[in-house]
Amino acid sequence: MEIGGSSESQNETKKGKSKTPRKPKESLLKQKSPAEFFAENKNIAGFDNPGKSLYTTVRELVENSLDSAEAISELPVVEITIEEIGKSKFNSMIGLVDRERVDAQLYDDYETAKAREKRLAKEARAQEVQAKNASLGKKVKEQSTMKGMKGRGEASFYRVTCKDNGKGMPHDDIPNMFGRVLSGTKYGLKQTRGKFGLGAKMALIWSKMSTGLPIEISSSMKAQSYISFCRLDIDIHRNIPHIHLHEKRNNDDCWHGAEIQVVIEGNWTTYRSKILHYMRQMAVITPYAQFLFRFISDAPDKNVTIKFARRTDVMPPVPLETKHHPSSVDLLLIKRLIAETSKQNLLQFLQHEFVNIGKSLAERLIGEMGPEFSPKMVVKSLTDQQIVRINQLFRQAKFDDPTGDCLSPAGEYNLRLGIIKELHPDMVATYSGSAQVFEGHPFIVEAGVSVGGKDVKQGLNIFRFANRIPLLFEQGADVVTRTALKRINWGSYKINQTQDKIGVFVSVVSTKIPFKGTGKEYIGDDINEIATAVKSAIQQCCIQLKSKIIKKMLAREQQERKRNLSRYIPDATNAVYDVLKYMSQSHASKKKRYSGEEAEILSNITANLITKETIKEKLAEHVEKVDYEMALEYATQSGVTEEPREDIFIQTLDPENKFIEFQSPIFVFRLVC
Ligand SMILES: Nc1ncnc2c1ncn2[C@@H]1O[C@H](COP(=O)(O)OP(=O)(O)OP(=O)(O)O)[C@@H](O)[C@H]1O
Repeated sequence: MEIGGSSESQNETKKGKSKTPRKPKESLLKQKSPAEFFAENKNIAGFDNPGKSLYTTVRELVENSLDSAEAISELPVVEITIEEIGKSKFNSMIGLVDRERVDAQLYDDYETAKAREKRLAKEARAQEVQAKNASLGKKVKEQSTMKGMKGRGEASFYRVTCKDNGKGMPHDDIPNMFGRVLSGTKYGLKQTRGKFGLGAKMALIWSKMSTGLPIEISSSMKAQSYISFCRLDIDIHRNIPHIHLHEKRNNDDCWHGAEIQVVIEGNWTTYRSKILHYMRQMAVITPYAQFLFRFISDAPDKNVTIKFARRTDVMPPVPLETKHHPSSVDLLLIKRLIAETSKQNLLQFLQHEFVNIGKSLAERLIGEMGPEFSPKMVVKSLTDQQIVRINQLFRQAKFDDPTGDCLSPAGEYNLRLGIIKELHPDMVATYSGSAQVFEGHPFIVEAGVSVGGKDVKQGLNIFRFANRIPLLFEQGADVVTRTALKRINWGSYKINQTQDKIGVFVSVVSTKIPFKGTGKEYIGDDINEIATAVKSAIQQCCIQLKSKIIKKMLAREQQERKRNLSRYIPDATNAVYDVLKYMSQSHASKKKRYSGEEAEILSNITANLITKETIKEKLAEHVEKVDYEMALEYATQSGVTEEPREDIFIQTLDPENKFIEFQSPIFVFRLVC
C-alpha cells in the first residue's frame, strides 16, 4: 500500500517533464503500527466524532467490566461516571494558562457587524413564524441560533470513570493490556463481549488525540494484598505502552476489580440519549448486574444519576472456552495449532485440538489423507503440502455440528424480565432457539415480541443484542431489522404492523459474532443461517402471541355483545310491560280471557306484583346467562380448563430496600418487611 511520500518525490512528480537527469527514486514503502492505523481510522472502531467517541468509550469500559465480573461468576456491580470538565478546569489540569481573545477576527466564530445584523433579522423572522405556528396549534421545531457556524467550535471535555468488582488484572500485564493495540485476553474461542483487544486502547488513543492526557488504571485481583496503579499513554508509532507510573498500593479493604479513568473530548448534548439508551438496554439484557450511572456537570440541573437495580440473582452460566470446529479453520490456523500443540502425533493432534473428531473419525481421516500420512507421524514434521491436504479434507469432509454447550444465552427468563421492565407491555412472548452453526461457530438466537406498553411508539420498536451487548447504531442494515420489517407477515398473527406498539427483542450469542467492522454495531443481513434463525425465533413468539390475541379479541367481542344487548333492556322492558299491561286489562275486563300460566302473569301485572323493575331484572339476568353460556361454550371449544393465568416475577430482597416485589405485566405487588 502506498502511504504518502517524501516532499522531494512529490516535487519530482509535479515538475514531471524536467530534463535534468533523475535521481534514483527513493522508496515510498513505509510501515504503520496498528496503533497508528487505528488512530488514523478511528471511525472503524466507533470513534467517528467527539460525541460518538464518548459513547464508545463508555461502551468499551462497561463491557470490559461485565466480562471481567462474569469471568469469576461475580454478580456485576458497575459504576460509570462522566464528569464534565470546563475549559478553564481542563487548562489548569494540563497546566495551561487561560487566555482572553485579543485578535477577535482571527477566530472562526467571528461575526462581522453586517453578518450579525443579518442573522438577528433571520432569527426574528423565524421566531415570528414559530409563534404563528404555535398559536395555530402546529408543531414547532427547536430553532438552532448558531446554525451554519463554521469550524469545529469549542471542545468539551469529560472524565470517564468505570469501576467494577471483576477479576482485576495481573500487575505486570496492565501496561500491555491498555497500551498496546491488539492485545487482550479474549482471543480464545469463547463467547465474550470483547474480542479484538482494541476497545480500551482506542479510548486511550482518543484521549491522546483530543486531550493529550494519559489513562489511569487501578486494579486488584481476588485476595491480592495490593492495588496495582498504573498511569500510562501509548507510543502510537511503536505501538507500545509509555508508562508514567506503575506501582503497588495498599489494599486495606480487600477490594477486587478495576477502575479505569480517562479524560477525552466528547459531546454529551448530542449523545446523551444514546448513552442513556445503551445503559438502559444493557440493564435489560443483564438484569443480574447492578449499574450506577452518573453524569456530573458544573450546572447541577444537568446532573443525571440513574441506578439500574439488580432484578435477579440468576446469572447465565459462564461461557466456556471451546476448541475449533474442523470446518471453521484455515491453513494459517492449522499451522498455528500445530506450532502450539503439546500433542506429539497426528492422531492425538486431530483428536485433541478440534471438536467433533473422535478417535475412530481421526483414524478414518488420516486414512483418507493418503499413504504418506500415518496416525503415529510427528505432527510438527508435517510439510506445507501435507497441511494443505489436511485443510482440503477438513473443507470437504462431513463433521457433526458443534453443540451450543459452550455458549451462554441470556435465557428466556432474563429476556422476559427485561422486556417487562423496559416496556411494561400488555402481552409478551419469548423464545429460545436451539444452537445452530455458521462457518463452524455455534450460535443461539433468542427472541421476544411484545405488544402494547408505555413509552413505546406505534409500529416496530427493535432492540438488538449480540453477545449480550446492545446494538444501537446501523439499525437499518441489521439482520434483525430487515427480518422484522420484510420477512414477518405480522398481519397473519393478528398484529397490526403500523398501528400496534410492537417490541421486537432479538439476542444472538456465538463464539464469533460476524459483526460488520470492529465497532460491533450491527450484524449484516447476508448470512443465511443467522437470518433464518432470527426469522424463526420471531415467528415462534408471534405464534404464541396470536393465540393470546385471539382470546383477547373474543373476550372483547363478547363484552361488546353483552353491552349491545344490555343497551336494549330499557326499551325492551317498556315494550314488554306495555303489552302485558294491555293484555292484563283485556283479561280483567273479560274482553279476552287467558288461562293457566299466562292468566297468572296477567293477574300479577294487575296486582302490581310484576312491575317494570321485575322485567328489567329478568332481562338483565338473561343477558348474563347467555353471556356465561357462550363463554362456557367457547372455553370448551378452545380447551381452556383453568382460570386465566398471569406470569409473575419475584425480585430478590435488596439489602438496602427492605422489600420484595412481585412483578406482573399488569401490576406490581410490594411486600414491605
Ligand atoms: N475492567 C477490566 N477488568 C479486567 N480486565 C480488563 C478490564 N478492562 C480491560 N481488561 C483487560 O484488558 C484487555 C484489553 O481490553 P480491550 O478493551 O482493549 O480489548 P478486549 O476487551 O479484549 O476486546 P475488544 O476490543 O473487542 O473490546 C482485555 O482483554 C482484558 O483482559
